[in-house]
Amino acid sequence: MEIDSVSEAELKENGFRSTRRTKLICTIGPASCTFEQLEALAMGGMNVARLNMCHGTREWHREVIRNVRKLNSEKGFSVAIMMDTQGSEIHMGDLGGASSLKAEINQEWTFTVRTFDGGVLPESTCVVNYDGFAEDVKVGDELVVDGGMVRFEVVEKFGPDAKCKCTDPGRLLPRANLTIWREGRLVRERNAMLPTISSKDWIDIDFGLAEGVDFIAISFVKTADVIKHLKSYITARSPGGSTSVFAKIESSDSLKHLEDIIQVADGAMVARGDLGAQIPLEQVPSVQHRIVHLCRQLNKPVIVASQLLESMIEYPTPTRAEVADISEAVRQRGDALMLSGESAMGLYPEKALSVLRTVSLRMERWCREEKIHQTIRLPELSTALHERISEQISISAAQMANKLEAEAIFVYTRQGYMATLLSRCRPDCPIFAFTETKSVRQRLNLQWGLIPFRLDFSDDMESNLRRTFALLKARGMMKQGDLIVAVSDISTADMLQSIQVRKIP
Ligand SMILES: Nc1ncnc2c1ncn2[C@@H]1O[C@H](COP(=O)(O)OP(=O)(O)O)[C@@H](O)[C@H]1O
Ligand SMILES: C=C(OP(=O)(O)O)C(=O)O
Ligand SMILES: [K+]
Ligand SMILES: [Mg+2]
Repeated sequence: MEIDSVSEAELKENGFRSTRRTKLICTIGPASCTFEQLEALAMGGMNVARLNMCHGTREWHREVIRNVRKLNSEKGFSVAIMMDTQGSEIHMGDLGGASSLKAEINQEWTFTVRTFDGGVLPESTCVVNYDGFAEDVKVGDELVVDGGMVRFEVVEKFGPDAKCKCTDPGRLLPRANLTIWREGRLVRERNAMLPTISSKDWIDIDFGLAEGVDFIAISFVKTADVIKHLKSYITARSPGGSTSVFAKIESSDSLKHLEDIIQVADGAMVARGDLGAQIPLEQVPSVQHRIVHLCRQLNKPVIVASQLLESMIEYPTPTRAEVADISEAVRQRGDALMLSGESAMGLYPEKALSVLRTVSLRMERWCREEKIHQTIRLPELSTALHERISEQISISAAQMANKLEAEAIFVYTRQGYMATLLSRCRPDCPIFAFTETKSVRQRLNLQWGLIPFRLDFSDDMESNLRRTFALLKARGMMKQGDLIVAVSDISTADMLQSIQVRKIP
């Protein structure tokens, strides 16, 4: 039986009830890419490592993937890997090698589609990645960098250049996202024509599939079609492969097709960074709530991402507002929280992760103690009998476990579907998900409340149960008399699926 040392230690130390249910994702960058740094993050509770293909070379990313795999095989972790595509929305180029540049109020800057020999840029110049820029932009337009971190007004067009005046000063970061606003509205005509998956993205996707990444997150999804297309591409490309596709909700277009997109994707990400640049900032919290809620109803895992601990890129303690923001995402019962710059290039990756962990734990406990969770309506997902039985068994198991105050729910599942259904019910106790393959175990590691184990099954449920009880007892993770609810979707000749209440012998 395989379980990671951190989950095992947490279970032994704090008892089942207080294990963390909310999962944690870290973006890996220069501040977190060595084996030792990755190990420290895994020890700190990282469930998923995210690779942002906007940055770094494929060789760099390959090395990180190798390190994570090594960590898993040598130290028993099940850290999953998520690859995040660049997408083709407008963004700035590298800043001629500078890690950031300061734009001062009223300073004149040039935004251009020119390329420069050797990548050396004249002073106060930004390259834009999109050839139509010089045609599309108009005098009087506002250029918003990184969702409002810096703003410029276009004062003059001159060939391939747009001369701009800085109206909101701030730091420009390499490859920062750029949006054009005209008379208070986002200019989206051209963006709507840009492909969601660019040529570079396809090559990155091939790379991700070859490396066997667990999740591919698609940036700036606009409609469900692109997700469908990618999913059939993955099936054709790696038959039997198990890479899941997450739709990043960050384009204003995606909000018109939210339900269709989430329905066809394997999960979603509330990508608040770019989303906040495409819709008014004050709408982001309600959109977040809507996406988290919808994902739960449709049984898709959901990630809340961006600026959760932005101040910790520079400082060792979070702001009170950041702690409140994390707590709200936990209270909404999203599956996972994600760090971006905090873990990729900040000064305090481990400290930031530790804040996510402690704030999540505290809020989860408070919610259980106060029983504040309103029961949300969970619509039936399937019309097929086998799946309908799974849904009903999961709902009943969660209810029974809550009423009986069981220590844990055990689920024996080959593909992981039954485990996701249990997670969807958000029961009070943790869910031990036993599964046969490493890939399913890693995939389940992103979902709320699941503690995934790898175990070789036999066809006889009774022997699976007895074996798990013995193994868990031997490792000091359970004791005689502990009450558990066990469910299984491993069919045998005379039983489709089962639910049992057991005491550890
Ligand atoms: N693989 C990488 N190599 C270098 N820097 C990276 C890498 N991944 C992330 N970063 C840095 O971390 C910052 C925050 O990451 P993220 O939010 O994922 O990207 P972005 O800011 O482009 O949306 C990036 O702006 C970049 O400076
Ligand atoms: C997660 C996001 O995407 P990226 O970091 O790739 O811009 C975001 O925009 O919030
Ligand atoms: K990205
Ligand atoms: Mg984004």
